[in-house]
Amino acid sequence: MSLLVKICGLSTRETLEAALEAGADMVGFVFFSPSPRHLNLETARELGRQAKGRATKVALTVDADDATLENIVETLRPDLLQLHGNETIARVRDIKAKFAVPVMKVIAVETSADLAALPGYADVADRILFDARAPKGATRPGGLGAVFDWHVLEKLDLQVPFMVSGGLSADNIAEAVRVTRAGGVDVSSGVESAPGVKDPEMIRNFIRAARATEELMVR
Ligand SMILES: O=C(O)c1ccccc1NCC(=O)[C@H](O)[C@H](O)COP(=O)(O)O
Repeated sequence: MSLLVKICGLSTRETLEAALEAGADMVGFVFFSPSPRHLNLETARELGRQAKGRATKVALTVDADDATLENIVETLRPDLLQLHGNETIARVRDIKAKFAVPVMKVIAVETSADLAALPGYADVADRILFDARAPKGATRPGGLGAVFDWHVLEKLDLQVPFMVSGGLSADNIAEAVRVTRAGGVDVSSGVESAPGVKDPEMIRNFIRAARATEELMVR
């Protein structure tokens, strides 16, 4: 069984190339101005052309309005919209209908109570991404390098594909996949030398560790 690998928060040609050459299945681009990984539309257009046809292009937004999503869809031409805010089930359905791009809804996890709305989101989203819930007062809802208790997902029976993220690195990816049985992994901080500064060697190591984990996966 293959394990999808997403490298998120890419913002330069060099590090995007490193992720593509290392075999990332998905490359994530952040459109959230408080983030050190935030992309302007012109850079997004450039990186989108570089990644076209080589990996799934993921546009990450947080409670974005239609005009913002329209601009992102026009310039990046994403293959997947990652909704990382408090988007309701109705808003997810609305975005899918308006933009005709598959949607991955992020569920912020701290305790099992955070899974209560999951069935409704699984009905409308194409994919689910589980991420660590950001602490109160955080400047952003993700990309914080924090893990959550993966055992919360241990008994999950989800009818849509799901990925796990939050504080992943080459060192803990095997355990995260063993416990959650996720079909994909997503990383940002764990492949950076500093917030927003992706490290090509760390990217390569993470993807190598993910491929090694694939070998251990028994479905
Ligand atoms: O990466 C960001 O700066 C970011 C900003 C606002 C919302 C979400 C953000 N990242 C979302 C991602 O998909 C990250 O890859 C995910 O949260 C895992 O991040 P990390 O724990 O740093 O690996």
